[in-house]
Formats: sequence, structure tokens, C-alpha cells
Amino acid sequence: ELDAVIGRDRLPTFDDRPRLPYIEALCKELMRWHVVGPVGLPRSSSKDDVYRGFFIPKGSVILTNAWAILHDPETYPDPEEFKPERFLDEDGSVRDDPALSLVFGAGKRICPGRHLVDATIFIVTSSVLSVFNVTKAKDENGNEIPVKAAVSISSGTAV
Ligand code: HEM
Repeated sequence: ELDAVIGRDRLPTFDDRPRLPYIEALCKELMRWHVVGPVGLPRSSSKDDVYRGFFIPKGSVILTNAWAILHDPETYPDPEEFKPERFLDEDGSVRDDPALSLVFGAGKRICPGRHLVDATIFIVTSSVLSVFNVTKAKDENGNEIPVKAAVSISSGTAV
């Protein structure tokens, strides 16, 4: 797609974005697949409430389970698989998905950096893929080394 739309003599720009539906879908899948903050930041209920028959006492800690929502197999078949195509319609156009914004929280404290993140992911992803072939590393026998997603703690920070 990048070669067809942009050619090989320049890098992508933001003006190219509407003409790069596969890259757009790739960016969406990047956000969905391994949600950076799986349960966002906690909220506290300011008064007693009832939601769908569940009593929620004042002072309860409430988490938004963005991971569960964005890995619901009914909405995202094979949710653990990285499949950008899931965000493309049959005619190749990009499918909008309002649930993706949950990656950045919800309500009046939603992440104000989300537009910067969105723009950065697009320009970095499209630029890297324009100039590099990204493949799996190979072991000494020439076999591909499987990539495993992992989270670890370094200096008290999850990386
Ligand atoms: C992948 C990158 C990022 C993710 C996944 C992310 C996610 C989040 C989440 C889940 C929250 C909590 C929202 C809520 O309470 O509902 C948040 C808050 C916030 N984020 Fe981000 N964020 C990212 C990058 C950034 C960047 C680049 C900036 C600034 C340039 C930023 C600035 C903030 C600030 C200031 C808040 C606090 C907002 C408030 O409490 O009113 N974030 N972010």
C-alpha cells in the first residue's frame, strides 16, 4: 500500500493518511491488541447508585476494563491475534470503532495526549514501514524466532 500510494522517493506525510486505509487499520489494531493501560485509572463513586440491578455503594473503586471490551470475541474474533484487517470493511474502507477510545480512559478526565499519540503512531509506523522490511529475527539455524509479547518491571515501571 505504501509503495503504491506514496512511491519510493519520499516519506509519508499526514496528508497521505486518508489514502492509507491499511496503515490506518494497523494503527487501530496496535492500540487494541495490547492495551497499554488495560483498566485505565480508577474512579470513586460519589454516591450510592444502582446499575443494571447491581448496587454500587458510595466510595466504591470503579475500573474501566478496556482490555475485556477490546478483547470481546463477539466483536473482535480471535482477539489475541494481531489482525489489522478486522478494521477494514469489504470495500477496503476503514471501519470506525468508538470503543477504541477506551484505551485513553473515558469521561472528562480522558487522556488529553490521545491526539498526539494517534498522530505519532501513524507517522512512525508508516515511516518505518516505508524504508524497512520488518521481519522476525532468525536463530543460528536460520529458523525464525517467535515474537512473544511480555511485560516486565524495571526500576518500578512496567515496560
Ligand atoms: C499510548 C500512549 C498513551 C496512553 C495509552 C494514555 C492513556 C491514558 C489514560 C488511560 C489516562 C487516564 C484517563 C482517565 O482517567 O479516564 C490518561 C490520562 C492522561 N494522559 Fe495519557 N496516555 C498516553 C499518552 C499520553 C501523552 C503523550 C500525553 C501528553 C502529551 C498524555 C497526557 C495525559 C494526561 C495529562 C492525563 C491526565 C488527564 C486528567 O486526569 O485530567 N498521555 N492517559
